[in-house]
Amino acid sequence: MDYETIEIERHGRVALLRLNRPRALNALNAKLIGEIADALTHFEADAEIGCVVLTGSAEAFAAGADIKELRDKTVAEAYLDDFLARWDGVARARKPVIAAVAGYALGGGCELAMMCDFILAADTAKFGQPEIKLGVIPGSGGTQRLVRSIGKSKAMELVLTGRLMGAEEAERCGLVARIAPADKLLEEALKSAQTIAALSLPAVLMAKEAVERAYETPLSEGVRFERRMFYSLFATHDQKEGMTAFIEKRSPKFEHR
Ligand SMILES: CCCCCCCCCCCCC[C@H](O)CC(=O)SCCNC(=O)CCNC(=O)[C@H](O)C(C)(C)COP(=O)(O)OP(=O)(O)OC[C@H]1O[C@@H](n2cnc3c(N)ncnc32)[C@H](O)[C@@H]1OP(=O)(O)O
Repeated sequence: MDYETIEIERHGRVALLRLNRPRALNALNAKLIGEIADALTHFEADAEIGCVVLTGSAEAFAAGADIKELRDKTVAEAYLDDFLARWDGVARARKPVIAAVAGYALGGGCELAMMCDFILAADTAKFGQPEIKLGVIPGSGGTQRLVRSIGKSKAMELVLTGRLMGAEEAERCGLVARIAPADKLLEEALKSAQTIAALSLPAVLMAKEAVERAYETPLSEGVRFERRMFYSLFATHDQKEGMTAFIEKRSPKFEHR
């Protein structure tokens, strides 16, 4: 896979995808988004990959959609092309995607991070949805995912003022799972990803699907969904191996299928 705006590294069962448009602070233009989408499609189909880490540079995870590319679009072009509908791919990934955010994650950059399954932030991370300062609003889930992650008041303040939020505040309000020193961010993200990738893939995918279902489902239905997934895992080799290994006081050897 030859790419111009992203770099790929493989670390065992983990794929590291690094956004690489440093001179534009990883502004998300159509080429960069297309390459992210293509790489994710490959990882989804690759049985040797159990988890993906998405990261940027020390300065920016992504400073938003590429404003220079957006500026001259017309409403007809945007509506007929519906480009944003195609850019939701990270949110549709079945395998876990961890966002490792240092520096700016703004606008579409923050939305991209929120499409991932969880965010690990460097102490240098700055999050925000500053679209209002450009005369627009978030267009890739920012108003929807932010409220569900951090609650209405703080989400509304961030969206209406366009102010940025540092890593500490982001962790305190629940946008970020954990903070790491900037020079340890990637190490921490890869460690989490390797832990996940060593587990039973059916259980991991079902766990992700069940957690995501909480966004879309009333509690009683969500609990029923989770219960059906729980019962179904008793048909897998990995459930027998996992519970047997515990009883025999040894590490499980999951087959990942
Ligand atoms: C399956 C595929 C999945 C992919 C999912 C994709 C997710 C969705 C992507 C589309 C989202 C569309 C909807 C979205 O809600 C809309 C937006 O994101 S609008 C943009 C929002 N972002 C901003 O408003 C931030 C803009 N940038 C800044 O405010 C500042 O640059 C900064 C980040 C505060 C840093 O300031 P400085 O340190 O002073 O640096 P500079 O400003 O000089 O920037 C350096 C250099 O980078 C260029 N640049 C920075 N940000 C952008 C940008 N967003 N677009 C284009 N270019 C940008 C800047 O112009 C400088 O370059 P130069 O002009 O010097 O060549």
